[in-house]
Amino acid sequence: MNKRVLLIGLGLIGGSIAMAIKKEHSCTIIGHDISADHANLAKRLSIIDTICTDLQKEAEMADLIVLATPVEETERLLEWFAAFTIPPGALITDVGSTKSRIMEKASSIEDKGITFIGGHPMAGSHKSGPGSAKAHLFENAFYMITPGPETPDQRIEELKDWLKGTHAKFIVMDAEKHDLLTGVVSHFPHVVAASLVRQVEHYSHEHQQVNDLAAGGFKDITRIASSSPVMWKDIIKHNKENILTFIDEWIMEMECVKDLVKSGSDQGLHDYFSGAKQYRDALPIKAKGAITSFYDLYVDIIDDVGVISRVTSILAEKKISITNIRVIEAREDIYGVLRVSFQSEGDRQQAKESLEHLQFTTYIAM
Ligand SMILES: NC(=O)c1ccc[n+]([C@@H]2O[C@H](COP(=O)([O-])OP(=O)(O)OC[C@H]3O[C@@H](n4cnc5c(N)ncnc54)[C@H](O)[C@@H]3O)[C@@H](O)[C@H]2O)c1
Ligand SMILES: O=C(O)C(=O)C[C@]1(C(=O)O)C=C[C@@H](O)C=C1
Repeated sequence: MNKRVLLIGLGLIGGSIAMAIKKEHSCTIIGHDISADHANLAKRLSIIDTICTDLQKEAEMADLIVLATPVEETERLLEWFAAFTIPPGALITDVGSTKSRIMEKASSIEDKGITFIGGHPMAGSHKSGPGSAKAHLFENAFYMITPGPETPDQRIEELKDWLKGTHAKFIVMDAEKHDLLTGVVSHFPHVVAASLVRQVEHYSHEHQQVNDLAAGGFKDITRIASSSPVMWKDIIKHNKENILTFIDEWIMEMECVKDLVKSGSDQGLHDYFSGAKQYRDALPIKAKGAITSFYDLYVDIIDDVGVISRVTSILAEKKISITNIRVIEAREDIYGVLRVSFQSEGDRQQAKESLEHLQFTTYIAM
């Protein structure tokens, strides 16, 4: 008989998980969302098979339940689940960005013989909703799994099997360590990104031009500030103690930077930036969820209709995959520059040769 998957929260992550499950399992996915628009769109996009009409009934019949809501909602749902008669064979998992409070809450349903295994795919986007879901969102990303102290290994393997269509790399970790590590690489940087945007916003009240000048660098460092405020409010509340520590440490770091700036020391400033560059450049680039590829090629483009598609067609003909492409805003009186990113140095070199052969001017900037 077809297995039944109940998916609660049909947004970016829930939708992407459903698509990945569908790739590998013939099952029926029943979707529930508090937003009727999200539920209807998920159905129209065939992310789910049916919209849930009776949550308790579906929960009591499901083989797998995936909670893909903001983390405070996930906690509430777990409390509510404690009242249901979920069969012991069923598996419940979530995708929330924090784990300690969720695992604590889950222990009350585990006492009733229900297996809950925490999950967190370390890939995503600043976009929300089922319209942004993609089956390959988690490919090559790390997928953290936080089992309870009593969870049998065989149940962890079962969860990995359900999720094999994500093509993610699973790592098992305890919830406290999870929250510390994701706190420093994901949650706290989000606070910093939002604070940088707020700082520019304050300046813009007096100097409107600042909005036009906020170009590539600012956009790169603050992209994540465009993510869902509901999701991030919950994450920060859940990881409060770690975030408070990171804020204190950051203030100390800023005090050191302040001293360096005051001193005007060439050596000191150079070493500070060089240390950061060396560490960042050495981070793994192959895995999604870490730092994306650095293999950028800059291509001069005249402001001519169709020039971007010409560049991409040349690369497609040579079967060179592009990981990112972006026009770098140029002044009106000069040529624009296209930044094309590749997965490897080999791809970049091949692209350079192919484009130069057809009279494009290219640069590699370190
Ligand atoms: N966005 C990312 O980059 C990312 C990456 C990994 C994990 N996560 C985690 O995944 C979860 C979902 O995030 P998302 O990016 O998919 O957000 P999203 O806003 O795209 O989707 C969340 C969905 O949950 C629904 N929802 C909210 N409360 C609900 C409730 N009580 N019952 C049913 N549905 C409810 C919303 O209507 C929405 O459709 C969050 O816990 C987040 O921390 C997000
Ligand atoms: O790429 C992004 O937009 C993200 O913010 C993804 C990101 C991250 O910080 O890397 C955000 C939160 C999730 O829990 C996991 C991944």
